[in-house]
This record gives sequence, C-alpha cells and structure tokens, in this order.
Amino acid sequence: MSSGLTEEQKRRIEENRQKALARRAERQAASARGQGEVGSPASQRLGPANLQQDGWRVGLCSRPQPAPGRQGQQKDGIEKGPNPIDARPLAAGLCGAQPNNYPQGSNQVGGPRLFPPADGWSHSHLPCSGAQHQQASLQPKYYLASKNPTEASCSRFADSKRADVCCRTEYTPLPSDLMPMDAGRSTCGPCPKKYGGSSVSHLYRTVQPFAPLKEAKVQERDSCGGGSSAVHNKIGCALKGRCVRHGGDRFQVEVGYSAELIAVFKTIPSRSYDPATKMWNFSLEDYCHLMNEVKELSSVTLTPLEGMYTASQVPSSDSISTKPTLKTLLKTCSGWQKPSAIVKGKCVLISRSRFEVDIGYDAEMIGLFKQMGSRNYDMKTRKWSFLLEDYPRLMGAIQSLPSIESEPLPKPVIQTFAAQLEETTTCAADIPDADLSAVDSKIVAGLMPFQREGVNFAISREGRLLLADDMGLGKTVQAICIAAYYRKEWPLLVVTPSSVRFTWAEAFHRWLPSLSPGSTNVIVTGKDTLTSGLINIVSFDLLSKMDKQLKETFQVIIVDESHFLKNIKTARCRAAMPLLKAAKRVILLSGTPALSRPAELYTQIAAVRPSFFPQFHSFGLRYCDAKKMPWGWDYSRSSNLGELKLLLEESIMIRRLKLDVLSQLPAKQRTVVVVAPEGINAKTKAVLAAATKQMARGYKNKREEKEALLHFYNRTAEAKIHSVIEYILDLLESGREKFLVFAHHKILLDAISEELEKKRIGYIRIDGSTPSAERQSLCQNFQVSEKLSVAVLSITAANMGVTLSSADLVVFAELFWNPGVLIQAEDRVHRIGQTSSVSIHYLVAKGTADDFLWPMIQEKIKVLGAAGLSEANFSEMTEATNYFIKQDPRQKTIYDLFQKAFSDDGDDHDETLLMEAVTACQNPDLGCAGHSAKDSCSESPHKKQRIEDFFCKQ
Ligand SMILES: Nc1ncnc2c1ncn2[C@@H]1O[C@H](COP(=O)(O)OP(=O)(O)OP(=O)(O)O)[C@@H](O)[C@H]1O
Repeated sequence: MSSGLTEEQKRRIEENRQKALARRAERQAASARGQGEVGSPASQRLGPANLQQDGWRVGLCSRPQPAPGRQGQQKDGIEKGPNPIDARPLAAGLCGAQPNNYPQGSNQVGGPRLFPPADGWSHSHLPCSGAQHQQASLQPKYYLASKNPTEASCSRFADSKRADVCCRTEYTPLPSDLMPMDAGRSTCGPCPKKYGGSSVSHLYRTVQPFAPLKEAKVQERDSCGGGSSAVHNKIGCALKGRCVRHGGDRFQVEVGYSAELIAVFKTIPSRSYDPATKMWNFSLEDYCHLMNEVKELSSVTLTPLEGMYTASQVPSSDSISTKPTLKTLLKTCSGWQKPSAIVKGKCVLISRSRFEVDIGYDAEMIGLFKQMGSRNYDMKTRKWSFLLEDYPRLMGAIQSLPSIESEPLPKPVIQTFAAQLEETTTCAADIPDADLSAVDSKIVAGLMPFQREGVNFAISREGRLLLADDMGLGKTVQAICIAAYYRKEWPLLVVTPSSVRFTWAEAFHRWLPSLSPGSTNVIVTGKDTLTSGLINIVSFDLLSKMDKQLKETFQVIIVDESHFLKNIKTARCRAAMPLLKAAKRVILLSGTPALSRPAELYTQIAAVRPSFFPQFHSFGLRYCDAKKMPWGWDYSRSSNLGELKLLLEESIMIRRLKLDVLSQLPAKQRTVVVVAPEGINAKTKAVLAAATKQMARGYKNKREEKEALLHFYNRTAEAKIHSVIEYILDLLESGREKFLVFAHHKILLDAISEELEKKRIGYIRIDGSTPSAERQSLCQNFQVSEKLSVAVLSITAANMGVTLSSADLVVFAELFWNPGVLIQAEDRVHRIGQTSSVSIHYLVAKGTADDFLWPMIQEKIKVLGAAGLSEANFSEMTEATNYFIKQDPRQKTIYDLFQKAFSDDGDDHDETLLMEAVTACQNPDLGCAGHSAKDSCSESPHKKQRIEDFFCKQ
C-alpha cells in the first residue's frame, strides 16, 4: 500500500523516529546505570579477565550483566532466568539474538541443554549462526542451548574497543513500552541491534505469532525470497528492516546495523552506500538475489518492496494470449518509446533461437515472464531469456504495460530470424551444395572442403556476402570461384590494395585456365580504362580518382581487404559505396572486418545489405553504444556484440578461423606476391633494363659476368623498396599483428626499419651487425611483446638459430639464390611451439633479378624434391607466377648466366665468397666492380682478397 509520502519525507520521518527512540533508550540506559547495570562506567572498565570469570567473553555487546541481587547466584554458577521485560534493555550489547530469558548459566555446564520454552513453541534464541538458529527453531517445545553461546556469537567483539563502538553507535535497544505485545509474550528479548529504519508501527504490523518454519518457506517461494509473510514469520527477535523504492530502478534497505547483513550487502554487485542517510541501496535487478540471501540470515528480516509480485498477483494470461504478426512486430521496431515508462530495458538476441530481456525489475512484468513456457532465468546474469517463438507474444504483452518500455529486437534481426520467430524452424538451415558445373573444374576440384562451404554459402546468399575467413585461408580462391559462378554477369571489378593487384591477376589465370591471356586488365594509372577487360583490377586509391568512369556499373564486384572501406568519410569509401550498392553481386573479403570497433563494420554491412541499417545512427545506437556528447554523437564504443555476430553470421557473413580448419590446411602455405613494377622509379628501371640488355648480349669474361649479375641483384633490392614498404604497410593495415620480413640488402633493411620507425610500429632487427649476445633477448622480446609487430631480419644473418614462433607469417622482401637458406629462414616460425598453419609470402617484382632468381629457386627445389630433400609444394608455385622465361631466348641467356654464377660454382666456399661479394656491393654508389668494391669498402684486407678471388675465379 502506498503511503502517499515521498521517499524523502519517509526518510525524514524515519530519522526523527530513530532520534526519538535513541533519546528514550538513553534515558532508560541512564536510569539503568544509576542501578549499576549495563553501560555503567564500572562495568565498561571491566577487563576481559574479569569478564571471563563466569565463562562469558563479554564486552558491551555481550551478555548483560546481572542485575543487583543476582551476582551472588552468578558466582555459584547458578542463574535464574531474568524477568523478560526487565532484561530487555539489558540485552543491548548482545551480538546475536540473545533472548532476554536465555537460560543463563547454561554455558557453564557441558553439552547442550534443553529448556522448555515459555510459550510452548520452539524458538531459536541462540546467539549463534543462522543455520543453527533455524535448526533449533524446528525443535518442538524445547530450547537448544549451545555449550558456549557467547563465544559463538561474540568472540569477534572480544576487542573491547570495537565492542564499545558497536554498542554505542550501532545498537539502540527498543524500549519495552514500544515492544509489540507478541514479542513480549514470546519470551524473546529485543533484538540487541539498532532498530533504525524500521518504524514502530511497521514492527507492530509485521511481527506475527511465530509460524512453523516450513510454512514460512512455502510463503517465501511465492515472491523470490521476498514474500512478506516469509520474512515476517522468520524469528520474532530478528533485526527488522524494510525495502523501499529508491529512484527509478533501485531500492533502499532501511534497517539497523547487522554485521551479517552488511556482509551480504557487500556481495551485491550493484550496492551503493549513502553516507548521508547511512542506508544501502541496490539495483532492482539484485532484489531477488538479496532477498534470498537475507532469507538465510537468522537475525534479520526485511519487509519486501511494496507491489512486490507474488503468485497471487500473476497478471491475466489474456494479455499474452494474442500473438502479433511479424508485420506488426516490424512496425513496432520503430516508435516503441513510452513516455510513461518507469522501467526500461531491451530485448537482445543471445543465440540463433533465444532472446534475452535486459530490463529492470517490475512485478507485473515478471508475472508475464513466468507465463512464458520457454522462460529461463539465468542466476548469474539475472536476466530472463525466451525462445524466439515467444517473442511476438511477449512483446505484445509488454507493450500493453504502460510503465514498461523494452527496446525491441532490431528490424534486421526480425527479418533474418523470421523462421524462428514464426516457429517454422529452430535449427540452422542446411546450405545446399551449389551447382558449379559451369565453373572451371580446376578451381572446383582444388577447393578445400571448408572453401567449398564458403562458396555454397555465398551462392545461397545470392552472391552478396562478407567472406571474413582468417588470414591465409584462401579467400582469393573462394572469391574467384564465387565470381566465376556469376560469369555471365561479368565484366568483373576487383578492388584491392595496390600492392596485390598483380597477384590477383596471376590468381585468376592460375585458377581459371579457361580465361584468355588478355582477360585481366590491371589499372595502373588514373588514365587507364576501368572497363576494358573482362576482369578489371583496380586499387582503392585509383578507384577514387576515376570518378568519371564510375558511372559504369559492374554487376559483380570483389573487394579484397574490404575493411579498407571502414571509414565512410574517405574518398575510397565514397567512390566504392554507390558501385557496391548498385551491383548485383558483392563479394567482400576481409580477415579482419573490424580492427577496433563495430562502427567499422557499418559500411561493409551497408555495402552488402543496404536495407539492413539505412542510417548509420540506428546501427550506432544498437551496436556502438552511441552517446550524445557536447560535440555530437560518440560511436566509438560497442554494445550488443553477440547479437551483431549472430545477425551477420545468419545473413551475410561467413568466418572460419585457422584453428577451425587446421586439419584441412598444409603446415606451410607459400604465396608468390607479384609486387607492382610501377613502384620502381624511372632511373632504376632504365638501369635494370640496360643491365638486362647487356647480360643478354653476353660478357667477355666470367669476372664481368659476375659483376653484372651482382650489380643487377643489388639494383633489384633498390627497385623493390617502394613496393615492399607498401606491402608491409598494407599487411599492418589489414590487422596482421606479428610477422617476419626477410631481406638481404642493407639498403632495403634500412628502408623498412626507417618506415616502421616513422609509423611508430614496434619492431626488432637482426642483421650481420647484431651482436650474438643481443639476438636472444631480441627474439625473446619479440616472442612475448604485443607491441613488437615486425621482425626485420637479414636472410643470411638470421636464417638460423632463432625462434620467432609467435608469428605465423613470413614475408620475403627479396629472393635468395639458395632455397635451403630460404627454407631455413621460413622455419624461424614453422617450428616447435607453432600451433598454426604458417603463411609464407614471397614478394617478386617483374623486370628485376627476381625474374631469374625465382625460376632458379624453383628448379633447385624440384631437384631437391625429387630426391626427397625438399617440400614438393614449393615448386607448385612456378605455375602460379607464370614465369616461363626459358621460352624467351634472351631471357634464357640471362637465366643461364644466373645458373652458372649462383649454382655451377656451388660449393660451400664459393657460396661464402658470393655472399661476401654481394655484401661488399651493397652500396650501389660504390659500384660493383670487384676491384672498386675491394678498394672502397671497409672489409679486412683478407676478406677483400677473397672477394677479389671470387670475381677472378673462372
Ligand atoms: N585450395 C587451395 N589450393 C591450393 N592453394 C591454396 C588453396 N587455397 C588457398 N591456397 C593458397 O594459400 C595461400 C593463401 O591464400 P590467400 O592469399 O587467398 O589467403 P587469404 O585468405 O586471402 O589471406 P589474406 O587475408 O592474408 O590475404 C595462397 O598461396 C593460395 O594460393
């Protein structure tokens, strides 16, 4: 029943009441002191030794001192029960529920004793734990006295100082004239605790003749531990308090001090203590939990919240019998706010078949929940969940409650899970096997089982999807296969980071042999035609510069590393979005669709399903925990991520982690990445072209040949700087957190290190100048530190003896003529401790020494493979790179030259000499003639001589 008073008014009345009670208690205590009873200075000064004479360990919160005239009896160890009424104020110091007629002296006799209660009921009056208390209360007709009740209840107050505080500040005895009659009759003394917070009238109302505990329990069950009858029937002598509403979604407990109760309060997550009112308050969500805990305390009872739901108050089932249609539900997705609502919350999808109601407490609403057959209450999260098929009915009923407002499931969720909502299914629909008979059999046969599933998923989603497989799982091959399924709708547009444009062209030709050689059009400048090929491959940045041509629409578009579109404000995103929305098939690829926050997913979702969230704001409110700030909306946080994941997986996204499909993956996956030749500047290009020409013409002697080759090799390193750095930065932007980059030339190692420093990316570097003592600690740091992303390593100085298995990707920025060295370098990550499949990326640039080094490496590997000395799949990549140079006679000459220089001389000694010569020639300004290197570089005379020998060796 509502009193009509505000909380503040109630609080003030309560305060005044407490003050009055305290004054009265003081008066009584003063008169008691006058008679030499508890609280008298004399008794307060008693030390523990004195107090223990009679077996009681008492401070001021312990057993009352006997009234004059009873002291002699005490000495004898024989006590008579005091007059209940007289003793009541004296019990002030007891910690437990010390009865005023407790059979004193029982502690002096070994073993429990049974005493007949005054009223014939079994009341527990022991200053002991709640469990003992309850147990005792079930004993008919007798009191169960413990051996030493004071020890049990008050030992924690042995410290007299604390006891003093406890008594003076917390315990205010209830004057006898204010005690309810029942309590007086019950032979139970007043609870020796402060009655603050509980009105006297309240006590009168709530204290009832003792009911058997069983009955009380039944009543308690009705109201999640807070049923009024239950708490009041507990124990008459318990400290009493009550729960009152505190603001919209909290309640306050108005009660006196109890250490036990405070301990319970401290376990409640939403607790808050108000020092002004000295009251604890809690979220309504914790109400049931708190009441259940309090139920277990023997010394405390709490009156439940007004309006607390009990079984007899269940709302009419009519309100939930009608089930709104899906159409109605979709309508209610907007405009669900209720101005009158007091309790607000939201519905959230928690699995493919269930949703949760995340909301504050309301009795009527809980009544509704309890009528839902599929209800489930999670004790941990304190939330109710239901089957989706119950959603329409429950939402219909909630909408009829004026004080409850629950944000519904978002429209896309309702659309996507329509089958579950309409009870047509609860299990995941099987994705049918797509008919790929029109696609090149090479690719179809080459798909790994999980890749085939990815293709099936894409086709079941009509070619609009976000393929979010982990890095290295073959998104390229899946995307090519999906696009090939829609070949009739080509021309195809592929948008990629610029560093992998040529790799894409290679991949199309590798996997779709039916393509004619000229079908791929890699856009290199803004002046190129975007639509001149059957397959057009363009970088994000060039796409944004080709706005005039963007009016041409493509029906099928692949976007590699689609998270590059995460920011709607960027030119690349603004250019791509209209194309994507207009296309019939959109295949987005990203191993890391969102790198830091869900807001980054919005553009990708909008590209695949523009109808899901037409406005970013609604997406932001639901999944970015959007908050209005003085400067505008902040969408940088996240919310309801579980629901977002479920929604995406059901509708547009497929994502497998390496761990999920490890058994289908090879231990090492090597990829040839053809890096962009236009990164090479004009001067270098000219030098390389001249060197190639000269090499094709031939040289007078071996020395010239070798000099020319080393020169070519060194210039290649210089030429690749731009593309290598671009590739590394793309990897970092794609979310690669840890990888190794191997290079040979100092100029390239330096350029990579400088760029990483400039971009403030953590890295380690190990090259020939790194002291061996330092190597180990560098490696250990790289292994454990999340801040170290890249290991920049020299192929020759760090290909052995170091473990860097915390990475699972190795990038070779340069090639090396000896495949054994490359494999050794790969094995820095592919070793014991590695739990993942390892990716190896070889960056090759056309028009450089790589044109010859790569086939040479393949050749050597093939030979080793045939002898069972190498892994076969290295040579499988030859085909992938289209390096059939030996068919061109000029190239054949150069290739032979490489073969002779780097292989024919191939004993260990020559290998060492070659490396030294290469190192000596690393500075292109030194020139590469053996003698000039010998003269200019700072090698030891002995080493210089050896380099000279290498060049002179015929
Ligand atoms: N079915 C397959 N058969 C043979 N090789 C495959 C297959 N699938 C993938 N590969 C190879 O695995 C390597 C990794 O594939 P791909 O580059 O497509 O991965 P990804 O998922 O795009 O990785 P990232 O996200 O790092 O770009 C490539 O060398 C690719 O050729």
